[in-house]
Amino acid sequence: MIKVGIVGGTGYTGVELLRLLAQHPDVEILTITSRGDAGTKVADMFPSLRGRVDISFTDPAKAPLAQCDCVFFATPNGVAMSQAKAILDAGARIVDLSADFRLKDRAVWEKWYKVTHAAPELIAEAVYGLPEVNRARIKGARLVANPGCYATAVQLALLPLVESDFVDHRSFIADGKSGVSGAGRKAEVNLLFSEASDNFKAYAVHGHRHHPEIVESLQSLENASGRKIGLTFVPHLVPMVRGILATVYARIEREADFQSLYEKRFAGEPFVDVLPPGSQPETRSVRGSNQCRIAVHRPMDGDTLVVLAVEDNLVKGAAGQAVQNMNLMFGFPESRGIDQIAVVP
Ligand SMILES: NC(=O)C1=CN([C@@H]2O[C@H](COP(=O)(O)OP(=O)(O)OC[C@H]3O[C@@H](n4cnc5c(N)ncnc54)[C@H](OP(=O)(O)O)[C@@H]3O)[C@@H](O)[C@H]2O)C=CC1
Ligand SMILES: CC(=O)N[C@@H](CCC(=O)OP(=O)(O)O)C(=O)O
Repeated sequence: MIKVGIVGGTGYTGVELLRLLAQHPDVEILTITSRGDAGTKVADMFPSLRGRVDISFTDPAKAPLAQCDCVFFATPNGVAMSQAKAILDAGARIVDLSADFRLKDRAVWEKWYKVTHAAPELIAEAVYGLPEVNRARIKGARLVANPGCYATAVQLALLPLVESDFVDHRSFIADGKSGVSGAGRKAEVNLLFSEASDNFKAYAVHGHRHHPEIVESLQSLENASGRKIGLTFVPHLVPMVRGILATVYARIEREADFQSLYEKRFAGEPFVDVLPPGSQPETRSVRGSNQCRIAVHRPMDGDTLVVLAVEDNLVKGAAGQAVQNMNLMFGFPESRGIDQIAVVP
């Protein structure tokens, strides 16, 4: 049994971590923080957890994080990097759901996140928490940088192509479509029901911070072909609560059996499901589950390969992947506590 703490327990990824960790047989939730709601019982704020989580929110400054074996940061960018060193020095390990430690290139990170990095000495040590790429390194890590939600779906869709030589690596296109929970629980005008529902739009077309994350991570793959990666990434907001559909386009240079390329690459992966040829993956097929489902299409006209990937942004795109990483770090079976079936309809 390990003791865990969650910093940022009142947000969407925080409550999703609670849902998963409360069902995990090897975890005791020792502490969960809120600045504004310290003292409130967790189950009073989230009745879904009544009878399953019996603790109250604690002010982050008073939370016994140093007594935890694992601390999850489900906080906005900029919080984890200022607290990580003290927690690591106390002997706890960290899974950071924010972007603080995702990029190795500090200058690129500072350009995108517009602040000076508060813990540059920890950047090299942090392991990018995409188990399908970094499983062995995650097992030994003290500090895991959990990937972004779009970044997870797009990278899983691209991995077999980047690791081989059949398509042009300079002209990838990825369209990301996300539910509104991807933006978190904060109050913002564009997230109001009357703004986000019955509506569909692209955003951050000029540049989104997951672009450098995807490119840096794919570029650094040990078994990548070494070719430089070019990617156009455009995110969209769709009027649903959970889910991401990433549609990825690649220009074919040499014909191959792409279906079997994907099936072989992800054989044995507990959370990547390569669907049969011709499938159209739906976000509802992964809602509430840690699965990423992928379909590979070779349209008959032209030389473009189309890969579709769906995930739940709060599960494989955030909290589920964070628990998957915790399982690896602490030697638990990788699927423990995160093998729920998707909720349909
Ligand atoms: N939503 C998603 O689909 C995904 C989110 N992420 C990332 O995960 C992180 C959390 O996202 P999400 O749950 O959506 O965000 P929310 O906005 O829903 O929640 C943020 C949480 O952080 C707490 N918080 C805010 N500022 C501080 C602070 N200075 N110190 C301590 N706690 C603080 C808030 O609690 P309180 O105000 O009560 O203290 C709240 O519980 C973000 O970095 C996000 O980018 C990553 C992948 C997907
Ligand atoms: C719909 C929506 O707004 N989604 C978020 C992505 C969520 C995420 O993964 O953000 P981090 O990289 O900050 O962790 C966005 O585009 O900002």
